[in-house]
Amino acid sequence: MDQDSERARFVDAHWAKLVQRVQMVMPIADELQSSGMLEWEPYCKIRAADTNQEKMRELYEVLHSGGDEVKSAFYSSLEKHEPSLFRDLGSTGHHTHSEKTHSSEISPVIHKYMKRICSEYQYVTEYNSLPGEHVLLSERFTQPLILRKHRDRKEREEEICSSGERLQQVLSSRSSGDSVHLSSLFDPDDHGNSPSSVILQGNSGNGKSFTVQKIMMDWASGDFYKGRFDIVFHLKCKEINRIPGEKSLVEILSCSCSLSSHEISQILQQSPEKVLVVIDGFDELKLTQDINDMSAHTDLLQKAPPVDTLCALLRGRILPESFLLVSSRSTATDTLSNLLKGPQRFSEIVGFSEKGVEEYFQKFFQNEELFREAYTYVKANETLITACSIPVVCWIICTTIQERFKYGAGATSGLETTTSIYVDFVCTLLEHHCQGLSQSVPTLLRSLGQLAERGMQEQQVLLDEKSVNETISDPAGNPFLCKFLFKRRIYQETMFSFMHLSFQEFFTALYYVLLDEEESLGKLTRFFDDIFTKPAVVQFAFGLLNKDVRFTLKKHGLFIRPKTQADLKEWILKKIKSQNQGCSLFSETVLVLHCLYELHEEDFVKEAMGSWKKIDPRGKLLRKRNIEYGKLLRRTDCCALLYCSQCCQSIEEISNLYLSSEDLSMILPELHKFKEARLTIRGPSDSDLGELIYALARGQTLSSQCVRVSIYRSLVLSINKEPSSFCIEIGRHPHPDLLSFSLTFPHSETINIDWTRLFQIIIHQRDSDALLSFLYSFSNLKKMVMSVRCLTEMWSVWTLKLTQNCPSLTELT
Ligand SMILES: Nc1ncnc2c1ncn2[C@@H]1O[C@H](COP(=O)(O)OP(=O)(O)OP(=O)(O)O)[C@@H](O)[C@H]1O
Repeated sequence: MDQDSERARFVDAHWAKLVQRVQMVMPIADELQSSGMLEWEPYCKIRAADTNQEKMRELYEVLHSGGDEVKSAFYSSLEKHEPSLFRDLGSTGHHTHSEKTHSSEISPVIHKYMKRICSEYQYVTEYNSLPGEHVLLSERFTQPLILRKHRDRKEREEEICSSGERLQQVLSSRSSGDSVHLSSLFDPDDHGNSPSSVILQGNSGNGKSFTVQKIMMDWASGDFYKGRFDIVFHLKCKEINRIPGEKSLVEILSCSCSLSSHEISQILQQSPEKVLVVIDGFDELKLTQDINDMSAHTDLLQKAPPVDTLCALLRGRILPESFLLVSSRSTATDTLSNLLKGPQRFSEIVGFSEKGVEEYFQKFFQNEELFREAYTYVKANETLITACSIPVVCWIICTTIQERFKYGAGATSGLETTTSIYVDFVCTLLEHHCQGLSQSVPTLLRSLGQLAERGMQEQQVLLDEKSVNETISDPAGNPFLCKFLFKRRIYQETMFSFMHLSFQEFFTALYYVLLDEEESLGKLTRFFDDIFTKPAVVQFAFGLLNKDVRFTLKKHGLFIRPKTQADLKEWILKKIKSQNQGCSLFSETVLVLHCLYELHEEDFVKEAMGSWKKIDPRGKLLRKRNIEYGKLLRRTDCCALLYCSQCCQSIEEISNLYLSSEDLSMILPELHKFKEARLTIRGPSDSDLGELIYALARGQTLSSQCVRVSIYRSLVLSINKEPSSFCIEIGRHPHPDLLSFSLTFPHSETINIDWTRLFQIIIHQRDSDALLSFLYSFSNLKKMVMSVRCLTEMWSVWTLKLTQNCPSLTELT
């Protein structure tokens, strides 16, 4: 095969990957255009396409019609503009000069080092791993979303405040659909320039260390940076802090890897421009003096305090030709940037996109059924799915659910509350992501709470440096805060925030429940009177009262006074009382359900539900103003309702409940507990309705039940008290002649009827003959009330026949 056709086969074989990963489409297109391989019209189309992927698809049209010659020209351009991607894909058999020399020059020492890295880095130890337990990195690592852009103040605010799908939209608008791939962190920019150092910023728990491990593993297995870096070293700042005495760079490197000082020194001197040093956790580096005062030695072998030696490397005094990749939390990025040699590139691990969360769950469970159950459950909870964009939260949630599965429970059956996941997150960061805190945990958490509350009162998510410094003793070392630099005219402005608004809400709730006696009630009640602006804080406050949560907090020296617990419980009972009087709003009813869910205390939930005479998300107030009409319960609201119903034997009444068909199936097992229920179901199938009736018929309380179900815009079904009677009012369109239709039979009969078939005939078939013959099969039909648009001959004959065929029928109206 000649070179052109071989290159063309390469392009064809890797096309799918190329579409996803080529970033330098325009420089390649420019080159093809100026060499006459690309006409002006397709060139304009490529230029006009929004994303790199769309540009690549446009380009494919040209390559396809241009044949091997054009594909070969594209191959050459790719080699030039996307060297690392090109190397990852392995190129054709026609090696470039640098590749040939690289492979032949890799010394046995480096080979041995690579093998060692592979065997060491292939595993990850989890926070709860027992000795010797680990998981394979390849089976757990999920590509996070990495952005290169600095976002301005408005954009950051939007990211912090958005949740669920909205957050996904916001993030994908930031990345125009593309995330930076790990292998392209050092790729040339639009001008063809590569950076000497790359900053990899990320919040605590967002996966900086995990990503660094993946980069090391991929380099050592030959997947990344082949030919570009002969050797990659990995330094952890927290370990450098612990190295005693004075050390040269060579000695520091040898402390952290399997190579001897002599071997390292030889490698570094041989080809320093092929060395990458990955430095993890710059924020943890204990800088003892002003970075500008540190001795700036330039010798690989010169000894100095380890932190000074590292700073000399960062500044480019030692090994100026080498490349650096430095990870840091945002709280230290400005210091890092002042220190780091240039040209620098900024990149940020934003966390998992929605697709990433799904992939993580899939990898974690490695079982389609368990994955589906867990993911569906979490996806329905907007707060949790939003928090899942933080990888460590994904780990906490999956680990918790897996534990449930292990004991035979489903994901939904009593999964930890949202608050308990937040508490686990805080504990995980305190235990595994905090080095030598400068203050006690209770003081730290209280001050965070105070800061959060101040922000909530002022409706701010971006907190100014002054307030932060007044409240928090060491903001830079705080894993719960993020720091941003914004341009403001000719200045820079520093702001802080919590990782997301929900964490600010969580810390506010923590602050309130930890207040002492005098302050507590006043603040709480004042705050709770205004719950509509901060419902999440109220929910978290109830979640923090949960027994297990209190136990966890106690371990960290945080106590919630019994009086606070009693006050909050009293407050919710009062809310229920006012709901009984019809003064309810949809959001308030739902909030009460969520508070009870978050509290997760069966006895109290039973008491509260027992006092709730009428659960009506659309109480008097709303009916008058006709607002929030027809608001559907969300899946997460149904989970709360389900839990609250599970705690009780029977509940008085639920009204004006708008449900989707899936949510109906979720609460169906508990529906028989409601003495009276008025539901509106959006788009139910015939079998949903059938299932509904069976579920009610199976329930012990049916004889005293009154259930009225409106099938959105079309059909109202009501089940009344003894004797069981089903009234089906046909709404606007289903049946051309039949207006309403009510059947009465003994309770025992309800279970024997094929309800699904009946609904199918009435709603879909609309066939009067089929309906008649179906009714004949009811051996115990006692009463039938029917209203037709016009009593035609057909309907008269039909009713006569029915009286003849149903001997049990005593009343026909
Ligand atoms: N890309 C990923 N794929 C799968 N799991 C991840 C990923 N990133 C992070 N995790 C999970 O999150 C945990 C925390 O990640 P990691 O320790 O890398 O965070 P970090 O950003 O280094 O935090 P810190 O700044 O506090 O040191 C990991 O132990 C792992 O369970």
